[in-house]
Amino acid sequence: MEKARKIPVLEVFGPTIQGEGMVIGQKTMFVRTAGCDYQCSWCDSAFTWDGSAKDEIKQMTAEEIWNELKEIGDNRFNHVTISGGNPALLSSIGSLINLLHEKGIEVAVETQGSIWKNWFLDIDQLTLSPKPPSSGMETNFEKLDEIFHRLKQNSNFGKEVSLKVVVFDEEDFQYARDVHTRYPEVSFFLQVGNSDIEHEASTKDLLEKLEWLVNKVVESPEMNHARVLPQLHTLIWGNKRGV
Ligand SMILES: C[S@@+](CC[C@H](N)C(=O)[O-])C[C@H]1O[C@@H](n2cnc3c(N)ncnc32)[C@H](O)[C@@H]1O
Ligand SMILES: Nc1nc2[nH]cc(C(=O)O)c2c(=O)[nH]1
Ligand code: SF4
Ligand SMILES: [Mg+2]
Repeated sequence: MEKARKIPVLEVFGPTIQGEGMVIGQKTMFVRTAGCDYQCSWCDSAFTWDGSAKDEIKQMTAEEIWNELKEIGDNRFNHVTISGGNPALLSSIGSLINLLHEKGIEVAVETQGSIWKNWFLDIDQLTLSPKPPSSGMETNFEKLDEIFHRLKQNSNFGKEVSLKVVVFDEEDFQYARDVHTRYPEVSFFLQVGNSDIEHEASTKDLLEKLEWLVNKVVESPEMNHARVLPQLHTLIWGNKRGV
């Protein structure tokens, strides 16, 4: 039964570069799953959960996903990023991670830290991205504490884990500071928020926001170990899907 379990997939694309967070710049393929337990006001991938792309969802086995990755990426990749939506809704992702590792592929995951899955322990680069007030979502810190507790309990906490908080405004920055202070031992990234997800993202606007965020970090003694990044893919390709 385990083997044939299906994964709802919305996109398989790449090779491209990871545009965000702890392995920014890394050449990677993306597998984007459907469905999310959140509805962030500014979600740049709302098609994964708002029903607008429901006809594009394919129920795929791990083998089928691997075949598609090979078909489009051929021998030009050795890294796969699983994002969504929230991949942590899906137990069946475990089979995909195992298969990718068998093939010698490194695996990264993007999730918001609202749900634990045992397969988190197998991920080479796990990014947890709790959501600030501007998203309209509320962080369940007990859940997030539990996730870090479970990761730490297992010797593989040595695998790369990071926190990434998107910041749009002062209130979000305060939230980011609180998150970083709560988990001081976890690599911490601040990411510029893209508020123009409906139209074309303006590079000038994004760079101004990056400068604002850099200045906030520079001024803040609690942020001495934080790293600030833009979404590199948005600077290059704007809001285009599949890059
Ligand atoms: C689309 S989400 C999918 C994975 C998971 N649901 C999550 O939120 O972590 C991937 C990343 O994009 C970020 N993101 C989504 N919309 C954004 C926006 N408008 N500006 C900047 N980052 C955004 C999220 O915070 C998350 O770190
Ligand atoms: N190039 C590129 N980098 C990304 N990093 C995180 C992404 C995501 O949507 O999860 C993403 C994406 O969609 N494209
Ligand atoms: S948690 Fe991630 S995928 Fe879900 S709504 Fe928020 S940004 Fe979008
Ligand atoms: Mg994205």
